[in-house]
Amino acid sequence: MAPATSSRTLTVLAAAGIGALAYAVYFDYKRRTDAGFRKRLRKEKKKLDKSVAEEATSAPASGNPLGDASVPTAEIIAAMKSIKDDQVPTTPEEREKYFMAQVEKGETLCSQGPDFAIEAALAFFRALRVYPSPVELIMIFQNTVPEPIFKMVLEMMRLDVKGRVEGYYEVFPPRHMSVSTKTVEITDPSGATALKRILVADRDFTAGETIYKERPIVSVLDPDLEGKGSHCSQCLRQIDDGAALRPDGDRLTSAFCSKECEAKLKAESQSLLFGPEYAIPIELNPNEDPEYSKKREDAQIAFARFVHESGGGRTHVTLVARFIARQVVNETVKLLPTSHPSVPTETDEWTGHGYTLFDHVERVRFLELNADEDEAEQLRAILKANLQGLEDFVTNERYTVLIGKMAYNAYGISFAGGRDDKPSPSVRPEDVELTRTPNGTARQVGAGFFAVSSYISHSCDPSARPTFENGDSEMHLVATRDVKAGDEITVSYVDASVHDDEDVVQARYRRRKELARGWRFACQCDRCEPRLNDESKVEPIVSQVDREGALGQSPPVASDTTTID
Ligand SMILES: C[S@@+](CC[C@H](N)C(=O)[O-])C[C@H]1O[C@@H](n2cnc3c(N)ncnc32)[C@H](O)[C@@H]1O
Repeated sequence: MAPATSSRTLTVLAAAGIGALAYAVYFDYKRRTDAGFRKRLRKEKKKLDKSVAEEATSAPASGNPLGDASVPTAEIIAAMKSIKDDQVPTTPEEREKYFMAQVEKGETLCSQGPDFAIEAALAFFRALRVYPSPVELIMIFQNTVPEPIFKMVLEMMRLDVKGRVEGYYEVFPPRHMSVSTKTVEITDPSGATALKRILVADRDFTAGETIYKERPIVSVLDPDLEGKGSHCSQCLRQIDDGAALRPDGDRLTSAFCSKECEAKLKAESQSLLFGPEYAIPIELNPNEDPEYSKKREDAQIAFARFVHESGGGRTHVTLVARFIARQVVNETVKLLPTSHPSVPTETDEWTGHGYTLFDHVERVRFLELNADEDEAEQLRAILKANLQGLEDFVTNERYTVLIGKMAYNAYGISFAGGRDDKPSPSVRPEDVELTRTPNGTARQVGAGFFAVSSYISHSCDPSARPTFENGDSEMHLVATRDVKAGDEITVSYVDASVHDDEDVVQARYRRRKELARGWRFACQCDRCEPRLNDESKVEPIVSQVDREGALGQSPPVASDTTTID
């Protein structure tokens, strides 16, 4: 199967990413600690090997026990349709049983000749779907399953992944948001073309109308406000003096505006990253012992100190940490029976249709940055102290990509024009984090990653404006002018107004400099064209971006061609 398990198949498998990770950790734990489990696995493998060996000796001259049939794609598609609505078991014990039963079934059908080939492949494919390390299992199948059936299994995997990849943009953004994404070709000032995905309106909107509302997948308060008690760490809402709820033992000294916000953030990420209680239920967590709990506390305190002390408002680091924690928790609770108290009763719209939070983040583009390996190490320490094995998810490479995604896509959250008491950054101007916000990053109270709004391109004369008119982190995207169905929706990534202390040319310089520093492109909108005669003097940074693609670093990478693996 060497040619078929190309890097493409492996990338595709790895795209399952953390989806299978929690189960893999559990599975490994069982393999290490449960002798009976190990014995059953070995027995299954032996039986399979034996049956294949017998098949091989009684095979026709071609050496192929099932003849030379090529992979019948139409029949495979039909077979896959028949299992589309299959309920896959959730708890580890049920999955284990299901896995064993499917392998056994595949093995029996294999020995019944070509008429049962597709059914056999389907059984192996089902087993693969619940196996925590599909790549490992594929390697086993390669050596144990007759080649024609093995090829069918690979084809099934290919079709399965293709369906998931292609089906994504049919269900996201959700219909009720009245917007869609669309791929367009763009040409940069040097004449190079590239594809990008933009957001377009599905219907007409009038100026002032709210196009949609969107809650962030993850959000974070600016570090100087975290622990102060003035804003809620979950919804970012301003809290009246003395009204903040402060949970005991929280390493970040976070504050909440309500019990609901406290419970929500604890369940999503706070307990795992900064809380004294274990986020992963004891049924799945063999590490809940005093030694680990001390390690966990130390790791959490170290990370909380880092968040508080980070210069220049390092919100991206906390956004990534919260995202990873949320994904870990989501995937872990899937292993519990639905009646377990840790399993949420409501499904959120970002994890519907079989997609995970990871699917949303994976598809958006990112900046190639040099992420700090110490930060990744701190996150790994926390994950490991929560559940040994989880740290494997945060490779330096994956961490760097996630930081680049947050840097490229996070929106600044501010209320009523924003605040004016944010401390000046203590890092070099080129290292200052920028978030998309028409008020300017310096006026935000925090930042959020919004799955749909990530697709919106910039214009200095935008058709929409992100507002937070409820006074919390829910974005209301408001049309700044009439928008027709099919029109592209744009926002200004930066403060595009002309301040009292600057003229039009200075304002233009300021916004183009921020666009170049934060997003590495030279805007070509009507307000930026025609270009000024002596651009190199007026806008050295923009010119440098035009020349080099970025500030001495690589140009952005299109997400359509990337996966975080
Ligand atoms: C966060 S992505 C925006 C999402 C965008 N729809 C996409 O997928 O390309 C930001 C990047 O989109 C591109 N971009 C956005 N607005 C642009 C504009 N007005 N002119 C040129 N490139 C733009 C730049 O490459 C920028 O770094």
